[in-house]
Amino acid sequence: MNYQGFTTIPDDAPGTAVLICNLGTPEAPTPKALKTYLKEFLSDPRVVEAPRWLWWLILNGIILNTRPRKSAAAYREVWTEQGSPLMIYTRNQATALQALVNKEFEEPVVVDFAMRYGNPSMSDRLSALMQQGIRNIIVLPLYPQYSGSTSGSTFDTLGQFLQRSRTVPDLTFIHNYHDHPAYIKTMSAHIQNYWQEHGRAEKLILSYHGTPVSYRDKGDPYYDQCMKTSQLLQQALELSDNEIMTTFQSRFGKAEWLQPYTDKTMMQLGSSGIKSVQVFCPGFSSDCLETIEEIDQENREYFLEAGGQSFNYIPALNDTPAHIQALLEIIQPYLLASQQANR
Ligand SMILES: C=CC1=C(C)c2cc3[nH]c(cc4nc(cc5[nH]c(cc1n2)c(C)c5CCC(=O)O)C(CCC(=O)O)=C4C)c(C)c3C=C
Ligand SMILES: [Fe+2]
Ligand SMILES: [Fe+2]
Repeated sequence: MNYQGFTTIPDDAPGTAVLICNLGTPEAPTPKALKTYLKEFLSDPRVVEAPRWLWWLILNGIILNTRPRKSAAAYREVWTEQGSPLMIYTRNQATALQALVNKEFEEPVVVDFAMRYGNPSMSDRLSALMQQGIRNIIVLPLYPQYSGSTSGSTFDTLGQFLQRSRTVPDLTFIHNYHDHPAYIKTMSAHIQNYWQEHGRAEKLILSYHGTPVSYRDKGDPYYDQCMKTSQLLQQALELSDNEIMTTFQSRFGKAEWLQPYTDKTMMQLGSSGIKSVQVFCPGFSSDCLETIEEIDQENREYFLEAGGQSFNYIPALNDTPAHIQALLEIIQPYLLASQQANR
């Protein structure tokens, strides 16, 4: 192994860095860029757990020849002049968190962001931090609920990077924050603000990205953490069981995924006399393809075509000051501990 050395540590180097991480997004909404992105994403054994040889044949023989075109068309629906929403919000979150940390902490702290797939890659950003002589890295995957397919995979990449490093830093990896009071309180206030401006619907649907049921059966805590988040949010919003529902979206492949499915639920609600729904996605720290296109476009259509009359998508927390404040509260104990250790 050729270990990387990071030897130049300036005297005034900040001792601590916070690296926020998200999934990643294609470079452009084109079939070519989607092929590159999906190849990296779907080759991750944490994401698709099928036997490698079989999955290699399916991925390279079928999926990468068909899905990039379809996905590129979907990404074109959400792409803006500044690029992919997921990239824009994650970058803004890092900038805003840096400003807040500068205000709240005396000692310098670097805040940066990285993507698990595509760019800016985790290995590029981690190299940059190590070059600056950072001794303590706090990694916050922006997935409130832990899944091996997301947070676990982020940890793998971190481990792979450090495996190649001659020196390794002090490290904090934030596993999840699904029940953190700051996260719950911020979502509750966000939804209440939305109600004040737009009124309420008959039902609030909390839609989370799905995962295969087999992952849950093998011990992935994701489903339980989603349900706990929903329960805490229901309590904070003082809603009865009739007024709120948890569903799972974004199925991929033929296996059974976590249920109830968001799309089927929208059709059922629309056809069973429910006139208005509002959908919020607590598991998405930023709006992205899966919320803007899949929820606000596709699922809106399912509900309205089935007989529903009013569909509202409540935006994700994104780069709102309240979200940034909540992220600060989540990392605060680790920042304080690392600053004490660096003294
Ligand atoms: C929020 C948590 C997420 C979990 C858990 C998750 C699991 C998971 N995802 C796939 C397959 C796909 N997901 C895709 C997009 C996508 N997924 C998440 C988040 C989670 N995924 C986000 C934020 C996004 C959007 C990224 C963006 O650029 O906006 C896609 C790509 C889009 C498409 O082609 O449909 C796929 C594919 C699996 C298989 C999985 C768990 C096993
Ligand atoms: Fe996904
Ligand atoms: Fe989707």
